[in-house]
Amino acid sequence: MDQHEYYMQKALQWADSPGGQTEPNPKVGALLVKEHEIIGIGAHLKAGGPHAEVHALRMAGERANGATLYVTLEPCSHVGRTSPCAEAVIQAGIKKVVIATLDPNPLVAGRGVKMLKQAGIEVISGICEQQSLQMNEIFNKYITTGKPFVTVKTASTLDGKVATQTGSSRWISGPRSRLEVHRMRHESRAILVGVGTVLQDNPELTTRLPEGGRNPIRVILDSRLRTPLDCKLVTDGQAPTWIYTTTQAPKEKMELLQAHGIDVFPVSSGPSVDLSKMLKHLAEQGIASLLVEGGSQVNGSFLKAKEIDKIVTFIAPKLVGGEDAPTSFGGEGVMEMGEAVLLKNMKFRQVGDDLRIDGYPIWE
Ligand SMILES: Nc1c(/N=C/[C@@H](O)[C@H](O)[C@H](O)COP(=O)(O)O)[nH]c(=O)[nH]c1=O
Ligand SMILES: [Zn+2]
Repeated sequence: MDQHEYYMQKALQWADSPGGQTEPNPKVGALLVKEHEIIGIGAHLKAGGPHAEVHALRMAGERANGATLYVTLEPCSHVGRTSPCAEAVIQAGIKKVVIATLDPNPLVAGRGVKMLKQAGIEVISGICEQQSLQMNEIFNKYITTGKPFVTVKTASTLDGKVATQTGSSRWISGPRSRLEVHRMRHESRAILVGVGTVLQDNPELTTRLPEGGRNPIRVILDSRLRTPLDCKLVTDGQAPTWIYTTTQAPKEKMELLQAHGIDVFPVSSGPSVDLSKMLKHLAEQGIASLLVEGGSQVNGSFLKAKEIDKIVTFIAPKLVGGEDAPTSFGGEGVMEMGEAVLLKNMKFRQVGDDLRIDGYPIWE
């Protein structure tokens, strides 16, 4: 590993530490180095807050003059909610900037680099680029498509069932897996279930980690507003609950739910909710990541709509059988095996007694 990679790895570690806090902004880390000494370090913590470079420059103060900046994302050149970092880097007298990835936002890509070079600063980019792109897979999807990054999480038995034929599902995966799921919830801005799951499990969809955690916005896909007024998602007040429905849903039920403080969005005429319209609406609310926890029908509809970016599956060493027991992906399904959705970049990891499998559907 050469010197650039050595320091960029540290910048990447800092970038990743705030987890999902920065959404809908990307995770960014910055490191200032002078005569082989780290004199400033920074991470972007929250949308609207100072950018990583600003934190590092503040820490270095006067010593920043003549230093090298390692930053995981091209310094911004546009005046967003904070002033442009490229200008701050130039003012501070930085002599060299090492970048992992250029800004994926087509409106500003390369502008920051141009400003730095015009000010006589040496710029090197592409260092640990793949690792930085992977770290910001959520932001990159959000900023380039105007839709959230969708992760479908399923927990199934070895024979692929998410419940027994009577609907019993507690629990399939073990405590270690369920802990990982709560960590995924902590890092997601929104979590979605179908009304079938609400009726079956009466879920809370809150983040219950030993150390506590941030509750995602809870989204229910419910085309005809069958969500019960006395379910936890409507009555527990633990986090906002949004229901996406159709214009055919009964108006009086919509008013009753709104009277309970529930936001109801009729985004399409129906019979089912148009997922693409729902996702665009979520992104317009600043939601960059959506964790879909099913159930089977909803997962099947996301598969059919090709609106899944990542699958995270926990497979438990259990068998339940039963041809009526629901599987992870219900819905219409494909007719021929040749139409199967292929997955790439597979990762396998044992979690307690379960096997966790991550993969990315190939749509193009
Ligand atoms: N049955 C299981 C799951 N079940 C997932 C959903 O069907 C549940 O309704 C939802 O996670 C419940 O949310 P809660 O009320 O906040 O706990 N998910 C898992 O990872 N393992 C399982 O064994
Ligand atoms: Zn910036």
